[in-house]
Amino acid sequence: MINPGSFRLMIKGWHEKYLEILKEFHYDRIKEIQAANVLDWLLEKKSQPYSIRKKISGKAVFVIGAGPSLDSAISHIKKFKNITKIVADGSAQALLEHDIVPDIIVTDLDGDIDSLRKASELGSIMVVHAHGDNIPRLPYSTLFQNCIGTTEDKQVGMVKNFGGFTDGDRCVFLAEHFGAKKIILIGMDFGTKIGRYSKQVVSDRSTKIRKLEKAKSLLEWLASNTNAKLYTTTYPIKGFENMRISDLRRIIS
Ligand SMILES: Nc1ncnc2c1ncn2[C@@H]1O[C@H](COP(=O)(O)OP(=O)(O)OP(=O)(O)O)[C@@H](O)[C@H]1O
Ligand SMILES: Nc1nc2c(c(=O)[nH]1)N=C(CO)CN2
Ligand SMILES: [Mg+2]
Repeated sequence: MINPGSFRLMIKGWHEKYLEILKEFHYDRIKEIQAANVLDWLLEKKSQPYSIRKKISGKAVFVIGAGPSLDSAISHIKKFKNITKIVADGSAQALLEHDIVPDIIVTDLDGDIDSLRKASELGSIMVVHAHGDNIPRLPYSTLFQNCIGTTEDKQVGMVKNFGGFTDGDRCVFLAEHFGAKKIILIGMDFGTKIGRYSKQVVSDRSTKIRKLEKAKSLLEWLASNTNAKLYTTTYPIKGFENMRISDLRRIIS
């Protein structure tokens, strides 16, 4: 059966959430819009999100973040060759080191570009996010074979808005947008301990932690606005069912 969520244009209420983000993190909206326009200009007009829909609609999917629990989760992830893996930025490197190719990578290009490029060559679909602070890095998107863009602001051409803020929560918003039946979080620990595959900028630690708090609150908001079944294998998130990572097989069946 087709999940009606897969045809929804934009999650209702996102714009208000976005305005809150701009205020809380002191982002300049003009720069956000400029970034979306630059990315649209860089992307090939022929890339389309159809291949993403095919990988997600009606399925159980993993969303893989770069929290501290990722290391111990990898041996479990590896057992599921045919499950769609939507991977947040730095986590892609961890998976590639264990010969797991992400299906979809959600990135704002602030991590290791070589890993992203390698994943793209191996077939990963890249979902590149444009924001006011990554404009100089956006040209890296031209290295990728299959790539679409995202923005938190108004959609423009090839640059879509599926909702979400950090790479990790944007993976969940993407999965929800394209009608996933079940979304299972792995390595999405949140809290104050930053995972080793996440961008390590010690001077900006407090912003990173505030971003993680915001990401978690956005997921709790999403949980109250979706029909998808949501699970977490790490710490509790309101609206997500807690599960053990050793129970993956039972949950996806
Ligand atoms: N404890 C954690 N440490 C690191 N990442 C986490 C944690 N818990 C959840 N995540 C998710 O994993 C994602 C991947 O992290 P990564 O640092 O590679 O991306 P990022 O969002 O671009 O970081 P930043 O917001 O600092 O630019 C994060 O976006 C976040 O949503
Ligand atoms: N302007 C701006 N926007 C963002 C930023 C950021 O650092 N600056 N980071 C994000 C996810 O980490 C998402 N959006
Ligand atoms: Mg990133």
